[in-house]
Amino acid sequence: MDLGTSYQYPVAPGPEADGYEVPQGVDVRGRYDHEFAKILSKDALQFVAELQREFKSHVKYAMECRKEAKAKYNSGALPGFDPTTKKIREGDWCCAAPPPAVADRRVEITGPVERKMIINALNSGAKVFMADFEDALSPSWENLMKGQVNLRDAVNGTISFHEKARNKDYKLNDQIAKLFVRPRGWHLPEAHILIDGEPATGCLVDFGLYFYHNFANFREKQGDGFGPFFYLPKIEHSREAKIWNNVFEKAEKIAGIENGSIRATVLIETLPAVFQMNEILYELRDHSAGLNCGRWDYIFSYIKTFQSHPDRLVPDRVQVGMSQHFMRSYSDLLIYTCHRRGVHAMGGMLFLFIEQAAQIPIRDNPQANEKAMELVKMDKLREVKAGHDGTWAAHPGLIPPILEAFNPNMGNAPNQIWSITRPEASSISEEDLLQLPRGVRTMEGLRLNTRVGIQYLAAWLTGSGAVPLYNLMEDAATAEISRAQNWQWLKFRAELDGDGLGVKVTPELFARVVEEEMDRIQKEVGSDKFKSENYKEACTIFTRQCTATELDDFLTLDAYNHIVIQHPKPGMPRL
Ligand SMILES: CC(=O)SCCNC(=O)CCNC(=O)[C@H](O)C(C)(C)COP(=O)(O)OP(=O)(O)OC[C@H]1O[C@@H](n2cnc3c(N)ncnc32)[C@H](O)[C@@H]1OP(=O)(O)O
Ligand SMILES: O=CC(=O)O
Ligand SMILES: [Mg+2]
Repeated sequence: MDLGTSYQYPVAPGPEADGYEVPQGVDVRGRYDHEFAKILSKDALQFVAELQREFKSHVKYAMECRKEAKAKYNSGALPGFDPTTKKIREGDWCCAAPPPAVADRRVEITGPVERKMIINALNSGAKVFMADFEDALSPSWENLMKGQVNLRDAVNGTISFHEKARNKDYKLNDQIAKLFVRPRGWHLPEAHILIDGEPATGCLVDFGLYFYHNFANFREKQGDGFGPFFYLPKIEHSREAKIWNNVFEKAEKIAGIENGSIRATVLIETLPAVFQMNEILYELRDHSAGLNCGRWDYIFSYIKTFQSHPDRLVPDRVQVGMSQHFMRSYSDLLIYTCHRRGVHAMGGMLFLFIEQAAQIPIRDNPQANEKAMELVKMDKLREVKAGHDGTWAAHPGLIPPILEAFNPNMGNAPNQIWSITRPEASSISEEDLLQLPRGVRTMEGLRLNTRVGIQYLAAWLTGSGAVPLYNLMEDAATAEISRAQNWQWLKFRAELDGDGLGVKVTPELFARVVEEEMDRIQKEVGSDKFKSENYKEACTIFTRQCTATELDDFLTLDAYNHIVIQHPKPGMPRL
């Protein structure tokens, strides 16, 4: 996987700024800011460099293994349970008990590491706030570094914010949610920090800086002696969980805290990982905080894994809901597996019975809002009755309907780990987990993928990693579904069978759709915004990705090259 070493990043114009004080072998190319410099202290960078040096080759190997698996799937193989780890799946073992501070996780709010959002999320009444460097964040230098500053202040309890436009002050309540942090996936480089001449691994930067500055405060103020807590995204195999376990052990050792202090919930959001849930928990057994259904990336991963299988074309995005057999099997098996191993089985972002939607409240239409909230409640009732111990909300307005579903069904217990075991789910098979979702493909599906994909990417290039579009929440995972689906339909000239006209998705049809949807976007957002923001650049990137001969592994890998701006070191020649 290209870690960004071959790409010539743009260099910022203007005078050279002050430099960061760096340890040997480390070079910081991001803009200098005195607030960032407190995060990028020499010692913190040394800690990140130690992680990078120890784990770099393991990460490279894991990425090579992903390539090998992809080649196998592309030549017709199907993912499945690994016969060599049967003993782990069948063995009688448990993970360490959940830390008391996060025994109750019935509702978790998620959001990017923006200052106001962090305060609102921590005050929201949710049990947990997952602060996101992944799907919901555009990983620009500014966003990442401000995110670290914000998290440090949040853990300190000193975070505040003044919104000038509304002359409104924000500060923390007495009661706040417990903080989990989601670093980027293994695939993303951090091109502003070079270690021994190579871009650092993005997630080791996110984890390393956050851990270094916050572990002590977190354990005292949030974790009752445990922590910090993490969410781990986009894992494809237990070997990747093993790297995280080793990273945690090393961090704990350097910090001088007990083994097992750090806890992490792994998102099961790739198709290969659903066959590795026991193995992943086993690798992390002293550090586990359970598993979560990352449903959006999971759908993306289904399309990606079967990118070369013409018999596995997925229907319109809106039809791939929880009523699909493969989705229900995945969530049921996750509950069974987690509870058997004594850890939380977390539900996912809102996901409706009839159609899929990362629903957010609809402000200007009370009737539509009421209907959406009813659907949210139905979806959450399904989750709690199935045995999930908690679920995700993308917006504070969704917390009340979620609690209405979860509270009466959880009794007085903080979770359902020991009360709902789902033994019948043990028979869920490879066929159940791989079953093709039912439904049809339509021109509207192709149009929506295109319209949403371009608008999301434009927002991402402008610095927003999560946006409301057509009353739904869109983030990197939902955008991935749109572009991977367009790519697959184009590759196999898929028939839009739902329209009954025999129309096939050809490059000519797609080019026309792109043009018409760009016109529509311009009308919807207005000419000024359309011209001043990144719609044209987004359209170029999105179109290239949908029509490329080979499917790009991640939408954000290529797009990342467009948001990197390196600053030269003082006294050094510009690259
Ligand atoms: C597939 C996955 O990975 S899901 C997880 C990753 N995705 C996410 O986390 C998305 C999180 N959600 C969001 O980012 C936002 O809700 C958006 C972008 C979708 C919509 O945000 P907005 O347009 O600001 O929504 P809206 O205007 O309704 O917000 C109303 C208030 O709620 C706050 N709010 C909205 N969403 C959140 C959130 N997730 N966390 C905390 N506060 C929030 C806003 O800050 C605003 O506060 P204010 O009244 O003090 O100004
Ligand atoms: O990260 C969550 C997902 O659904 O993707
Ligand atoms: Mg995801």
